[in-house]
Amino acid sequence: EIASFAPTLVEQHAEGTSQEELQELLGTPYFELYSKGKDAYLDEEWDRCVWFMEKAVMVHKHVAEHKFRCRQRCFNQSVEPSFNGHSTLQMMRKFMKRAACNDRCEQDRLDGMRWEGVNEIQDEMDARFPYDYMQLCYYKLGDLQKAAGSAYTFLQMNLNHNIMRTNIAFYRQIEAVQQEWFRDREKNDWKHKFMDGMDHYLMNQFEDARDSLEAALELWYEEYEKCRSSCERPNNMVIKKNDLWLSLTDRYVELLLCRRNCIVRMSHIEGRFVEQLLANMFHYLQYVYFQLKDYPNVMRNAATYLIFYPTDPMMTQNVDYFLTLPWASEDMLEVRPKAAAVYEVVELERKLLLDIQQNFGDEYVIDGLQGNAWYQDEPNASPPRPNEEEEEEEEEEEEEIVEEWEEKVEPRVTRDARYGYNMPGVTLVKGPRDLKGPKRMVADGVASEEECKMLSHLAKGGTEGNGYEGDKHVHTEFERFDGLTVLQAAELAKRGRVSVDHAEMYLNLSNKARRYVHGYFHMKHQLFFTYTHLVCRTAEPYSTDDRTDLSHPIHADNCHLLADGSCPKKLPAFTWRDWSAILYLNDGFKGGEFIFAHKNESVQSSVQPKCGRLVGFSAGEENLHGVKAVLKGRRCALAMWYTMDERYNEVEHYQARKLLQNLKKHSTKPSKERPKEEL
Ligand SMILES: O=C(O)CCC(=O)C(=O)O
Ligand SMILES: [Fe+2]
Repeated sequence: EIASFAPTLVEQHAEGTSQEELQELLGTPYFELYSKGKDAYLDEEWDRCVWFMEKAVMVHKHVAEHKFRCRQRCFNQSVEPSFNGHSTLQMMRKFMKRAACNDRCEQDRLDGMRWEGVNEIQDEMDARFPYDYMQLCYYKLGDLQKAAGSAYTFLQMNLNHNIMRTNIAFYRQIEAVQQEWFRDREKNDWKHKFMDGMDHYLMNQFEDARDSLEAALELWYEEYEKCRSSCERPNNMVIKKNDLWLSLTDRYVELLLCRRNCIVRMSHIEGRFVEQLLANMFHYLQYVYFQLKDYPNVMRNAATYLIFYPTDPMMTQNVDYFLTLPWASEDMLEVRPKAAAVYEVVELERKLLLDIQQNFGDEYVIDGLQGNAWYQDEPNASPPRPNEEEEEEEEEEEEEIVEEWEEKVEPRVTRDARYGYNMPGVTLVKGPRDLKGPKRMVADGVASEEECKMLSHLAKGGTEGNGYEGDKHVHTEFERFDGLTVLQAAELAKRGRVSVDHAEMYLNLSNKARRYVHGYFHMKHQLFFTYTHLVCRTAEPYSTDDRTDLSHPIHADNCHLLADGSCPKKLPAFTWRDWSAILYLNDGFKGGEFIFAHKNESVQSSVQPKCGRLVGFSAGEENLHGVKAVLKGRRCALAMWYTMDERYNEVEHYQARKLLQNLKKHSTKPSKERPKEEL
């Protein structure tokens, strides 16, 4: 029995679990181990916490591996010829044989360990939550090496987890902590090979680069299959459809959604989300083979890259160029079969989901199906190419496309469909095409009605006699402009003027918005807050309906727009701002639309503020914008500016979070809290 585990085992912590221990654990499902680990954590029993968490991770891995092997072994089932010509029967016969085979296989290999628990727990395991707990428990035990390793391992799957980033920063500044301790304990072999490949590639060691990248590719396929197979998991939801085919559809949609996520999960490397990782391998290989003068392979890999991005200007130019060379011919443009197969299946599954969405749109929220599943963006500019001269042409091309947006009704490519991002409860309402510019979006549902109310209330806390002086009429004499930063909010909470929960909601919602913008635009790098401001614009009683001024003049957020239309990226502009987002908190005022505008102030597109609506855009002169006069009432919004440059990371967020944590610690029972969790 696990409950009475031998305390001596605790000393051994994680590594090297013996065969006997494994035997002992047989019969204990990993979700039970995991939940015992959680209990131990809450009881502040740190050694039990790590013991159970380590075992949960181990058993989970063991189970996953064997389930995968069983599914592989049972995949192909032959059906008796007598079923020929009865397609449903034939298919069902196949499924039933497969199910029986699987069942037998799992029973043989896994015995009592096969039960998986609820999906939520499996998701938590997949998202490496046990490492989140272990990080703290190891730290409490004084094992900095394992704490740092756990923190690092967790972060690899939770890139936007700021608290863990802060924890890692904390570990790094401890002198005894060594660089090698930040090790991804779950790093798959394909990642190692890929990193090796990149190293060789950068050092112009092309033979080694080829070997590593080809090996990484094979391992990637293997891991990808495992991920997809793990989606064939039990379902604990009550099946609500009473029609057989609807129930089957329901289950299958769930499977497809899980599988789609595999591409995302297979695109994390060293704490980064790498877009189009699979396709990029072919891009690199194309170049490597060119250097090695292995021309058939140059063509194969170029052709393979192009199935993912058929119109990629860089690669089409490369191919055109190759075709002018004596060794090349069209028939060498063969697509690599495994890649073609992966691509084809993903596309078919996307079509199924699209169809489901059209038929049952209300029941399933499936975002981001318009583009292909590879999250195509501008194809990654990083891999160099054989002929280096086209840099400028490429930029011109990009500009042309933007121009087209503005001028024509029917754009050449539906570039607004390139982005796809899922966040529960959030729906995209306008993309680049509606808003008439590539790096623009509007989404609804980022904050609930209740959250909006609380934040608007919080905004008042900042203004009523709390001494935030300054010019109350920042942009126009007809409106009062007042605001509250995250740290000011936390300080108000400290003084008891607002509740800790409200201040915390401010932080959490701003993080949610940041994550959405980051995800929606599929940024390759981390996005930091650089300034966060909860602001209200209130029409003065003497404001009139025939005002011609703006609430916020047309401007760009990171450059200084001059009268001649130029926009130098110099002081006094906030040149380090890369992206902007505004989360609206209310409607019910008069005027106050957000507008994207031309230099001459003519309106390109506009956004009507309302609770939970988020507008996001890149912060440069490509996105001139402003706010129309608020003629009557009060308009509140959470305005955020983000940067890629860590040096401008808004420290207030960190300070505010810490302050609030301390406040909570002293007001509630600390031991039952998970202090490091964010929304
Ligand atoms: O409140 C808004 O809608 C936009 C505000 C804005 O553009 C800014 O503060 O830079
Ligand atoms: Fe702005």
